[in-house]
Parts: sequence; C-alpha cells; structure tokens
Amino acid sequence: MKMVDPEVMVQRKDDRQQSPAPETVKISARDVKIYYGETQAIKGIDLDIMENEVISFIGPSGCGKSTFLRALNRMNDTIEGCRLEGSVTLDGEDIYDPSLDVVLLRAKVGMVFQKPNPFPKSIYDNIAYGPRLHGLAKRKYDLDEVVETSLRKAGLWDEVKDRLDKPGTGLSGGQQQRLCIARAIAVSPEVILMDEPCSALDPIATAKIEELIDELTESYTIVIVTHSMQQAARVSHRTAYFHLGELIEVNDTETVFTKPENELTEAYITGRFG
Ligand SMILES: Nc1ncnc2c1ncn2[C@@H]1O[C@H](COP(=O)(O)OP(=O)(O)OP(=O)(O)O)[C@@H](O)[C@H]1O
Repeated sequence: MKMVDPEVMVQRKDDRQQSPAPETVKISARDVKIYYGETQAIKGIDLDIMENEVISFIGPSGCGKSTFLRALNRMNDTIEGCRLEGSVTLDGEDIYDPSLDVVLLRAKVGMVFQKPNPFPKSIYDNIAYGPRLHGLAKRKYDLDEVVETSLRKAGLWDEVKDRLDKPGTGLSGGQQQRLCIARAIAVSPEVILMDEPCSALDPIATAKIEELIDELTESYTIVIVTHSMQQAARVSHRTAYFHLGELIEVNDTETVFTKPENELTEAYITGRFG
C-alpha cells in the first residue's frame, strides 16, 4: 500500500502522535446535518474533539470541512439559508440553545480564517478590540498587558512592539495571520478554529504558524482545516477525513496516513483523487 511520503512523518517536530491521548471531551457533535437551502452539505456527523488536542480536517474540495468547522462556533448562522440539525456541545452545554450568547460563544471558540483579516485599525487596537468589547480589561494598564501577552503568545511581540500604533494591515501576510491569532487569543478562548490558515502564506510564514500551533496546544484546543496532508501530518494529534459531507474516518494522525481503515481515505492520501 503506497502511503504518505515517509519524510512527511519524519519532518514532524515531535512525536506528538505517540503522546497519550487527551482525555476530556471539549466539543461533542452528534448527528449533525447541515443544509444550504434544500441542499444537504453535512450528512449526520458524530465527532468528539478532546481538550488540548490539535485535530485536522482533511478531504477533497467541497466535502464539507469548512461547513462543519463553522458549525462549531455558529459561524454558519451568518449565512442565509444555512440550517443545522443535531447537536453540538461545548463542555457539555448545547451551543445551539436559543438563550446562548453567540458573541460570548465566539470568544470562547475563536476563529482564524484563510485570508488574514486584520481590522483597519492599529496593531494595538486590533488586539484590544475584543477585550474592550467583553469588558475583560478595564484599565489601560490591564489592556496593555492583554495586548502584550496575546502578541507574545502569537509569536509576534518582538516584531511589532515598537510599532503598536501602526496599522495592522501594514504587516506582512504571515504577520497579519499571527495578528489575527493574537486577536483570537486576547479574549481568552478555549478553542481556536483555523480554516486553512496558511493557504495564503509562503513556506516560511507557514512554518511559523505551524510552530505556533504546536505551542498553543498547551493552552487551547485547535481544530484546523487544511488542504495540505503534510501540514496535517506535522501539526495534528488526530486527523479526520471528510468525503461528500460525511466523516469517513477519524484516528490518530499517524494511523490515518500509514494504515487508513477506509479505502476512501486511502485513495485520498495516496493521491488517487482529491
Ligand atoms: N454559502 C454557501 N451557500 C451554498 N452552498 C454552500 C455554501 N458554502 C458551501 N456550500 C456548499 O457546501 C458544500 C461543502 O462546502 P465546504 O466549503 O464546507 O467544503 P470544503 O470541504 O471546506 O471545501 P474546500 O476544501 O473547497 O474549501 C459544497 O457543496 C459547497 O458548494
């Protein structure tokens, strides 16, 4: 059986696939079905996402990875005609409960998009925006601290500390993406959803984000959609393979790439389609 280039597995920064599986369920999806109008994009998915794990979603274009990802913090609510059946819980609480504060949910379950999207504001205000909105830092001193800590965690502080008043949009693409990660971190999230966060970046900026994911997993649960199997192999504990709106297989990353259980997964990772 031909599998993913063994070098990809060797390139991993650590032996995270061998590390003990995290125990606590953070997000639980049960029989999730998602429709755009009459068209069903997600066909009944069950998945538990564990605390402090990095899980990658892979699969051919249009298989529903982003749609399912967006269901985890109700970003699909912003798409007209999109509706969900089934249940998604965060720490056991139904995130689709009508009484739930969606703004608060999206602070707890932050999102980083494919294209870096800093606000047209200064670097400082990009980070301070969320904490101000949520009343997380009342005094200037506290806000300064949140801004510095978030930028440090996103590995950006040293590069921007002397120009915090300059526009976020003036940074390089990779820096802008780390700024967006810092912005998500600033509101103390528990989960960070990343939708192809490196697809607009060069290899060096990509490597920095991957290193960052490695560090962030100590504090956060990370769900990443990626088109790069190499990236999934490098950064994630577990990998989930999606196909035509179904979750075909989810397992520890090494197993998915070396001994996939399903022939659809095997066909995808060996490049026979996708
Ligand atoms: N806003 C939308 N309105 C209608 N249909 C949509 C919308 N967004 C996605 N879809 C459809 O839902 C299905 C799943 O799309 P989705 O973007 O989730 O897949 P994906 O696996 O993330 O794809 P890609 O890898 O190309 O980003 C596709 O058939 C797509 O055309």
